[in-house]
Amino acid sequence: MEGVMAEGQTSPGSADMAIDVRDLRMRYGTRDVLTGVSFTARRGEVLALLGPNGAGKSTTIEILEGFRTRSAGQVTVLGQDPARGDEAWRARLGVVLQSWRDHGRWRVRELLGYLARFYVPYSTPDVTRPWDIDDLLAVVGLTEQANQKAKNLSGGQRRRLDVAIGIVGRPELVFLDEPTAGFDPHARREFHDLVHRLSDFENTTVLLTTHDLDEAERLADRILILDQGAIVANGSADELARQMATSAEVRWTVDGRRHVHAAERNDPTAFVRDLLAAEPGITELEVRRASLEDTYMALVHSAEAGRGAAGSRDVAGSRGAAGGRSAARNTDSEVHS
Ligand SMILES: Nc1ncnc2c1ncn2[C@@H]1O[C@H](COP(=O)(O)OP(=O)(O)OP(=O)(O)O)[C@@H](O)[C@H]1O
Repeated sequence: MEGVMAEGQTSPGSADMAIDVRDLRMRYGTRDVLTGVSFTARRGEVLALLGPNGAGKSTTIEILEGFRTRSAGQVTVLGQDPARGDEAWRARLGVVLQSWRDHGRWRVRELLGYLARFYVPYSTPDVTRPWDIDDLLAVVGLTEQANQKAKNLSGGQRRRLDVAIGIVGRPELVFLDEPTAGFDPHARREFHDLVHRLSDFENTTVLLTTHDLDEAERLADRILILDQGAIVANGSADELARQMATSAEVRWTVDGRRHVHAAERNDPTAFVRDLLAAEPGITELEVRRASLEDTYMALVHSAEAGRGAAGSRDVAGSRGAAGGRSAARNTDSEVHS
C-alpha cells in the first residue's frame, strides 16, 4: 500500500500519525451534527479546533476520546479505533475537560500523586509514566500551591490543576477543551509555554478547542474551522494570514463623514491612489488588514450562506476565497462603498 501513497500521506496507525479521521459522521436521532469530517494530526503537532457554538467540536473530540460512538466513518487515534480502545490505549491519552469540580478537599500534591499511581503499569521503554509530581507541579506553575486544598485555588490555578490532571500520565496525545478560560494574561502566556514545551520537548500531540482566536494563532501549528458539522478551513495560522492579506479595509473621512471600503483581493494601493485623486479633501485615511477574527467570520459566514459548503477548504491552496466584506465592523455613521 505504501508504494501508492502520495508524498506526505501516512497509512492509518502509522507511527508518525497520532490522529486520522476520515468521513466522520454523527447523527443524534434524525439530526446530522457531523456530516463528513476528515483530518489528520502528526505526532507533536498542535491543532486548534475552532467553530461557533454547536458546530460539533465537543462531539468530534468525544468520539476521538472514545467517550461517544460515531455513526459512520473511520477514526484512528494512536493507532487504535477509539470505539475499541482498551485501558493501555487510554493511558496514552490525556483529557482536560472544561473543569474538574470533584475532589475539592484534596490537596494538590495528594490528588496528583493519587492519580499518578494509576499510570505506573503503563510505562514503556520509551515513556516513563507518570510525571514526577514535583516536575509536574513546576511545569504547570503550582509548586507554591502544592499543599493547598483544590477548593481553595483561584479559578486560574484550578484550571492549571485540570491541566496537570490531564497530563499526569505523560500522555502522547492531549485533548484540551477551552484550556485557558478564566486565565489572566500572565497565566495564559505560561500555559502557552507549557503547550509548546509538551509539543517541542515531549513530542506530545495536542488537540484543543478554543473560542480565543489569538490563542489559536499563538499555539496551533494548524487551525481547523468546523461549522455546522463540516470542516470549512484547514491550514496553519500563516496560511490563514496569507488568505487574510487578500482583503483589507480602507477607511477615510471627507467633510466629517466616515467612509469604509472593503478592498477585495490583492492590495488596496490602487484603490487608495484613485481615491486620493478623486477626493482631495480626504482626512484620517486608514488601511487595515483583515484579522484572523475577520477571516474566521468570513469563512463561517460563507459556509453558512452555502457558498463555501462544498467540503473542506484547504486554505493553503485557495487564497482569496473568502471576501473580507462580511467581516467589516460597521458603525451607524459609516458609509460603505
Ligand atoms: N447527546 C446529544 N443528543 C442530541 N444532540 C446533541 C447531543 N450532544 C450534542 N448535541 C447537539 O449536537 C450539536 C453539536 O454539539 P457540540 O457540543 O458538539 O458542539 P460544540 O461545537 O462543541 O459547541 P460549543 O462551542 O457550544 O461547546 C449541537 O447542536 C448540540 O445541541
